[in-house]
Amino acid sequence: ILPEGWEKRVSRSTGQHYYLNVYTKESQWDTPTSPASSSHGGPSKVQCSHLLVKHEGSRRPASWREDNITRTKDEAIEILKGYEEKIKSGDATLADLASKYSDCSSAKRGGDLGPFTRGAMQKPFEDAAFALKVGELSDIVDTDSGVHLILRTA
Ligand SMILES: N=C(N)NCCC[C@H](NC(=O)[C@@H]1CCC/C1=C\[C@H](COP(=O)(O)O)NC(=O)[C@@H](N)Cc1ccccc1)C(N)=O
Repeated sequence: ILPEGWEKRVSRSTGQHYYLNVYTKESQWDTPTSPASSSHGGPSKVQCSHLLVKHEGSRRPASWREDNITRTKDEAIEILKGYEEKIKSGDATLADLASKYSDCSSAKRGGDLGPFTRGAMQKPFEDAAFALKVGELSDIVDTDSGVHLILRTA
């Protein structure tokens, strides 16, 4: 039997079976293995800026700012919390802080990563980015690169 929220249909053009999400009316060829989500699948592409603070456990503990990054992960989180406060209080923008302090080469572009689809970024980054509304700032996101603040811009 099918998980909750799916209906089996037959394609008039090909005679093939497909599955219809009864909530969103989205259809798929693959047999669903989990209940249909009632919210639309979200955007297929987002544009984000981010501020990355690397630490000694980062997969590449170096950046344009520092040849050898030795701060601990806890220190990196504290630093990022400080930036988060400044952004939330309106004292600074993510772009300002990213251009000065981000350990990612996107610092040169105010942290802008350009538009991207799922599959481009590390999973924790992707999941956080695709859950944001346009204009929304993420919580602190942890990836193999370090710790990030993400702002969805489009
Ligand atoms: N637009 C893309 N598809 N570019 C490839 C992204 C690869 C992807 N990167 C990440 O997931 C993290 C989150 C965002 C940045 C990032 C990591 C690193 C910094 O960390 P490190 O790799 O030293 O550990 N910065 C980058 O990759 C930069 N080229 C991102 C960028 C910079 C300028 C313009 C566009 C994109 C991954 N799958 O590893």
